[in-house]
Amino acid sequence: MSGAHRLGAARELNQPYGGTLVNLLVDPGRAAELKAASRDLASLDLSPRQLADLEMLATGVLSPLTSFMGQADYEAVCAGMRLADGRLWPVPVTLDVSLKFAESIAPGRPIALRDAEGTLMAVLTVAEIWQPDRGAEAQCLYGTRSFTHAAANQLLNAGGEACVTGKLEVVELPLHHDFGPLRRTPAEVRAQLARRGATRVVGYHPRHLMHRAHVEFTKRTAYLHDAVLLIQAAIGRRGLNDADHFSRVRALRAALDHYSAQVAQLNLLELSPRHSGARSALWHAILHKNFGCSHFIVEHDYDDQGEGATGDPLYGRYHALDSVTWHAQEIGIEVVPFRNLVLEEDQPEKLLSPRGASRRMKGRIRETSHEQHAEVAHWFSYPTVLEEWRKTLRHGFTLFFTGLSGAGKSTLAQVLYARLKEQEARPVTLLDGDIVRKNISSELGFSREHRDMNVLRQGYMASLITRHGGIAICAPIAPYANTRAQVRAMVEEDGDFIEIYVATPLTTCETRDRKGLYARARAGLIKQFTGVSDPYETPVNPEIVVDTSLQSAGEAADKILAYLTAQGYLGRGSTMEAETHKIKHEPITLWTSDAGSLPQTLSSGDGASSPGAGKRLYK
Ligand SMILES: Nc1ncnc2c1ncn2[C@@H]1O[C@H](COP(=O)(O)OS(=O)(=O)O)[C@@H](OP(=O)(O)O)[C@H]1O
Ligand SMILES: Nc1ncnc2c1ncn2[C@@H]1O[C@H](COP(=O)(O)OP(=O)(O)O)[C@@H](O)[C@H]1O
Repeated sequence: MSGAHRLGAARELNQPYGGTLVNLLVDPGRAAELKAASRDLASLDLSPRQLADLEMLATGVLSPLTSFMGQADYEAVCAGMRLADGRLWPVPVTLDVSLKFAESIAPGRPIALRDAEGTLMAVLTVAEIWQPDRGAEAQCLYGTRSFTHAAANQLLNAGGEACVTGKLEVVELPLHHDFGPLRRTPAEVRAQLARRGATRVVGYHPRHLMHRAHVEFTKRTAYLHDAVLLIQAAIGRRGLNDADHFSRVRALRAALDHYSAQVAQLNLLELSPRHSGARSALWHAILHKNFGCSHFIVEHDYDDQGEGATGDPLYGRYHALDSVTWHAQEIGIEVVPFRNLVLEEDQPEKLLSPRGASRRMKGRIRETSHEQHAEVAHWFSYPTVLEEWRKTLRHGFTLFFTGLSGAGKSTLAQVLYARLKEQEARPVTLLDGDIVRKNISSELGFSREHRDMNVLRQGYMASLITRHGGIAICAPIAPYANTRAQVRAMVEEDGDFIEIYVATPLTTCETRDRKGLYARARAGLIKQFTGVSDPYETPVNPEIVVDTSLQSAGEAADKILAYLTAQGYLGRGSTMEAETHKIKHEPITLWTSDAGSLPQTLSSGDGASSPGAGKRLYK
């Protein structure tokens, strides 16, 4: 395609970005020295995200970076997608710490970086302590500072206020007990590819799962470029709203069965997704070059997490493709645009558009009926892939009610609890506000600090329930927007967060005065009473708003259940029809090569149910 960089007939694997593959692991002698010295050092326990970044830095996946970024690189990357020395680099890689920790360290002093169990992973000799501008970063990366954008919210609320950088010496890599043989470093993958005599390698970074369209397209791409296919799945601190990586990897392994072993290999990357559209695509192109890839496939709507309130894509459909194409020569990789595939047959609406299809799939797989899975499997995916994926249906979420005292939060939470228990196999847990206060927040009062601690504790419990596939229902007043955003960020690490603003007006709550608290507050007998003598910050963008002065408890519960069903959290109600309609009328790029000239063996692994075998893919 025009503007794409062509590498020509390579005799060896593509060079790492910047020319040298970085390796930050020190030799055993130095490791022993650092371990001995670390006993007296200030210690930082790394979050899963930071640990993943450390691993990527250590093994050269992020070459040419040799440490977490300093302020100059950070600002240059945010503003112009370049390091301070001018090299293209699209996303920040920073080590954030609390202000308290930042104040306890000083330039020139080493600090110990440890995992959650306290094992020494690395020693960082501090060169610079600085403060990031997370608002500006969110604006540059996502084009929004809105809390409704989950990645922006994570950035704004889940990180420390300061950053630190310096010389990084890695003592050992994090231990992974899962999928060991599939987790290879760039050096190991390069050695494998070299042993196979591969010089042309197509990199593919599946956004989610791989269904027929993905397998067919990548297979054909490898064939047309006479290349090996390297499928690299990012499984670091996992994607927002993603299922657990175990199911995803099992489903990817099932898809791999549809290639011959000579054509494709799967590798797992402990990479934390950034969800920043074109920047992510550029970043992944660079990372794949570090693994030796000569080509990189760019899908539509690349790593676009969408706009929180509507779910619509944030960036242009071809933004990522244009951006990677524009920079391909500078990176030193050839771009392969993902093309949509169309299934010939008597049902032309059955387009295999990867995004449309996977969105449709999302709606589908949350449905409970077995037959519907079977119907989808026939034309869209492979039974084995769907079977693995189906095991993840137990997706957890948190319903978080917020509103004034007497607004109806507890009443609605109880109705929802009962209605969900009637229809759900998943465990449903009601974290009743009073019980939480009595059992885990009994020492707390109603100052801002204490309310925040109380709400965050409740949020933490909800995040654990959500992580394990359960449904948590919380109903605190939670008067502060920032604290609610922190709880959202915590829960969205593991599942979905649905904020329900119970917007019953103060006058109604006060008239109800179920516990006589308003009267006492008005009489000055209770200090800092929410709505009377203490603030309540109205939610700006909750998923649902109900007002129990206008709706009965049953009506409000119906509205919430309707939302959960329409969004695919419960039972039926996927937007299948709407999606089909949308796909039909979207301008699409069809597969334009002559499918007839492709060898039949490309689809040989698919058996009779393959579109290639039974239904011919056409242009
Ligand atoms: N000062 C003051 N302000 C607000 N509420 C007060 C206060 N003192 C006691 N109560 C009672 O405590 C309940 C609110 O507790 P929460 O844990 O939900 O509050 S918070 O989220 O920590 O702000 C709240 O219960 P609900 O009426 O169920 O909301 C009140 O009954
Ligand atoms: N439509 C309604 N929805 C919920 N509660 C209602 C409604 N109409 C009246 N109420 C009454 O309002 C009170 C709300 O109290 P509660 O649910 O404990 O609120 P909160 O937990 O927000 O303090 C209850 O006494 C409830 O019976």
